[in-house]
Parts: sequence; structure tokens; C-alpha cells
Amino acid sequence: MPHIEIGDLRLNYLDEGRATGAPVVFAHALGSDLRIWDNLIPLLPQDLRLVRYDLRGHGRSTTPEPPYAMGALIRDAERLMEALSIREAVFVGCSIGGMIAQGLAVKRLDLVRGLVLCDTAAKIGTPEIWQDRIDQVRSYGLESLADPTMKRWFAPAFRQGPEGQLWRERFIEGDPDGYAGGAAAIAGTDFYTTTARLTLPTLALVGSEDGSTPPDLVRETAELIRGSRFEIVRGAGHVPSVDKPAEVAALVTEFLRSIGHV
Ligand SMILES: O=C(O)CC1=CCC(=O)O1
Repeated sequence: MPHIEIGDLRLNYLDEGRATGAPVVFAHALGSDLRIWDNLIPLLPQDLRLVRYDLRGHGRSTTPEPPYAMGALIRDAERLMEALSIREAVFVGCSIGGMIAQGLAVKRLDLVRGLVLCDTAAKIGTPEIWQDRIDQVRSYGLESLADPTMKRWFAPAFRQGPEGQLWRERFIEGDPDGYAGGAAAIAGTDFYTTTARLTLPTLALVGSEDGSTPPDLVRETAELIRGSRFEIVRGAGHVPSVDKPAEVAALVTEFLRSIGHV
């Protein structure tokens, strides 16, 4: 797998579609990896350049010692895009990936010309909730978080089916330090003030069954960004690119067309 190196950190990525196409960069949710985009990528226009990566502590990227700061995760995205000569991308982020998207757009508008914010918010949960999860993963491992997490991620029918079960296994196979590090980054993030300054083209979408960042929370963040569009994906949970990829592909493609990115 291709990767870039930032000091001791190795970030794994995939660079697909047309190399000269307009770039779209994808950042995944906590406790997952770049495979959350597997179902979606083939349904998007293939004349785009489609770049996805594993966050630090996730997938095949390496795991620095936790905790992580949101600023470090944003810097990772910057370094990846610079290394791959990507500018003026549409940045698609799910959950913590959507927080990275918001922070990157505030910091580096030269890198980002549009946002797709999936199941994310300017602030997710409370520091206490995240500290409880960090304590739990440290004491009992990721398996102890798997069932409640899958309930937040997927509606019952999908969760009990083969793909839901596969994502439960993948979650457990993740790196507990990476999870704890990412959880600490979310705990320390409140982007209400900075996200409210954004004016770039933005599509915010959320699964109707999302148990982590429910529709009202995502709508509230969308309303901070002047001119943004908000959509609910019926039947989807916290990771709609996994359980409702066709619906997400249609929304994202229409958004990309509306801003002349494709
Ligand atoms: O609640 C969860 O486990 C899901 C989640 C919250 C932030 C994120 O990236 O994933």
C-alpha cells in the first residue's frame, strides 16, 4: 500500500480514479479505516481523483503514542495533500473525519474548495463521555466497546447482517491506542466559533438512524456554515457510505456537479 512518512508516522493511503481529475479526499470515522469508503468509491464519477487515507492510529497507518490533538490530525491531512500535490479538493469527512475537514478548511482554504460533512458536528459528545471510553478501552479493550458502538453505527437489520458483523470484527481488530488517541482529539475539540466563519460550498449529510451524531446535531453544524445544504439519508446509521452507498453517491455527485467539480 502506498504511504507517506511524517517523521516517525507512516500514513497509509489509496489514490484512485483519474490522476489528473479534480481531487476528492476522504477521512474516516474513529475506530474504522479507509475501507468505510469501499462501497461508495466505485459509485462516484471515475474521472475524479479519489484519495482516501487511514488516520494515525487506524488501519495500516502507524500508531503514535496517544493522546492526539485535533491539530495533529489536521496537520496529517495537510501533509498528505501537500505530498500528493493536491490543492482545491473537496474534502469528505465522516465523524472525526468531518471534524478534520472543518479544521482543515479554516486553516488551509487553498487545499479545500468544498466540504462534505458526513455524520459529524462542530463538537461531538462531551469530554466526560470520551474520557469514559478512553478508560474503558484501556481497561477492557476495544471488544468491550464493540456492541454499543455498532448500535450507534448501524440500524438493527444492517448490524445483524454479514456486513454489520464484518464491521464489528474490524472494529475489534483496531488499535486501542489509536482509538484512545482519536477519542482524546474529539474530547478536546469545539469548532463552533471557527466553523461559523466558513463560507465554502458544503454538503452536510447524516443517517436518520445515527446514534452518535443524530440529525439535529448535524443540522445545527450545517446551519453554522452559510449556504450549506443539509440532507438526511433515510435508514442509514453513523457511517452511511457503508450502509447506504448509492444514496450517498447520488448526493455527493449532485453536490460536486453543483460546484463544477465534476
Ligand atoms: O460514537 C461513535 O463511536 C462513533 C464516532 C464518534 C466520533 C467518530 O469519529 O466516530
